[in-house]
Amino acid sequence: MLAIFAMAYGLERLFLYSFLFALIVFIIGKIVLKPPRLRIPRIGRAPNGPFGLAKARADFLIHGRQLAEEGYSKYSQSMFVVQTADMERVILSAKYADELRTYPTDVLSSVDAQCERHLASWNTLDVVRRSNLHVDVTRVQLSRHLGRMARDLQDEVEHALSSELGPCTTGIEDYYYVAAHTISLKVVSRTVNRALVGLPLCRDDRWFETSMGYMADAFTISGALRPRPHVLRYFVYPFLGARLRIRKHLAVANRLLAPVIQQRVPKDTTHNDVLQWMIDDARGRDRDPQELAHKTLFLCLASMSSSTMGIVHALYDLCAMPEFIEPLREEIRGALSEEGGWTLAMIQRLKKLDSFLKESQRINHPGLFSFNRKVLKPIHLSDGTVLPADTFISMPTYSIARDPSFYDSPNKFQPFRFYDLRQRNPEEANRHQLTSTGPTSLAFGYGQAACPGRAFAAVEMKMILGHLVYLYDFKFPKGQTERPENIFMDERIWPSRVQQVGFRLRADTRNSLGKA
Ligand code: HEM
Repeated sequence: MLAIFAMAYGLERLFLYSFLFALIVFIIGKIVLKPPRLRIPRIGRAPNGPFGLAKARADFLIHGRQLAEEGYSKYSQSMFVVQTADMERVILSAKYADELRTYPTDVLSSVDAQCERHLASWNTLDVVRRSNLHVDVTRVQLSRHLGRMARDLQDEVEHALSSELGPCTTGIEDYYYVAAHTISLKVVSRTVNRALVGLPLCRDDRWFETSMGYMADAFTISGALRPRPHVLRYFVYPFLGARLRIRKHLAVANRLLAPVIQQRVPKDTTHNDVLQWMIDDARGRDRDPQELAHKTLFLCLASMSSSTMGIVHALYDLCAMPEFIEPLREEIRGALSEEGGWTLAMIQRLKKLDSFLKESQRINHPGLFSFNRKVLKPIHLSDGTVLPADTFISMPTYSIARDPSFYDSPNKFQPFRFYDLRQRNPEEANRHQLTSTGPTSLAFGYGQAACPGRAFAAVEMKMILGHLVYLYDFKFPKGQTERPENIFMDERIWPSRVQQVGFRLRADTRNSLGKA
């Protein structure tokens, strides 16, 4: 104000002094008031010196697993800092999980961490910043309506299996071999889309291609830009084909969804899907069909790839340990005869299948870290450590899941580990379900921002794997007994995408397919 006043009256000297004074205050402020650097041990290369950041990022990209394991073996009771392929992260012991889960989002933000990790402003995923509608609807409405939705999911799973595994026949050796990942992605995507947008759109090939394409191109953009220094991203981005494709996916989604949204009336109970509940609950900008289409595409991305990985891992585990197929089939047969069909109550009876999926997820974690958060205001931990604003934190999920102090014989696959725990301690049964989260069970995250879709994911995955177990025989190609190694890159862990699995319709149940 003083400077403006001085200019207006031609008092150049006063302006100059005010400017210099402001500059000095700014510089002193930057130096003196600079937040203290966290003094905690580092694992791996420090991002210092010429090209130091690029080298440290490249190191983590290739050796992320080793670095995470080294850090955990030394500091499982405290914390360490590591330069990941995106940002520098403070990796915290599980002992901090309970105190951290209580911080509000203006202190500890999952959305900020998510957007910065996935470079959301480059690939349009920053739609999640504009409102919480998609999260609220997923957490509340989708979970609440699972009972009504079970019938639709069964119908879609059976439709998807008969289209994708159509060439399957019954017979002694006529297995139909396909890449398990490809088939699982298609079946999961169809099932998820039924829950998100309902019939008939979920079976429209244009919607199907768009939802899959949006997911692939969003990840392509963040994958291509993440390793580059910030300035270089501006030069690389215009040359990415995925940049144009993602705009096209948004336009197609909008073209397909806009008439559906306009036709639907709020609170129309004939539609049992996420789109309808978003229409019902939308306020302000969320009422715009374009915004709803964008949020629906985001939900496709959030739900499809992680559920697919869960199914693929479980299939590989069953092919490698076929002795566990029959106990699961037995459980399904029993639940079907008790409940008379694939209802929610029937799915809830599948406790062995639930345990199998949880154990498969424990051994084949979706990533090295989870509970990724950005600290927005300084946090004083109970042991006196202060996490300054702008720190990125994570929990070492992969290592926690293999820690012998949390799991007996942690490297041994025990399919009914969680089933046994549920039977032994009925009062603690809720802690050992697929959907349960806790400081030592972080695959779905933890706290307020834990995966809002996990209740749906559990039903959807049990519906799909349950149908595969009940209706099909499946196995690895002749001679293969071991499951393929998982692929570790950066902090991500994937199942093989090329592994072939042979499927054959079972003679005694084949008539139930498509006759729901
Ligand atoms: C096996 C399947 C799945 C896994 C392993 C998984 C895992 C996760 C994890 C780890 C997070 C971050 C949680 C945190 O930081 O505490 C998350 C967030 C999220 N998940 Fe899932 N998820 C799965 C399926 C789904 C499904 C089926 C949906 C939707 C129907 C969904 C929707 C979301 C959304 C919207 C978020 C963001 C939440 C927010 O920003 O607050 N997920 N998920």
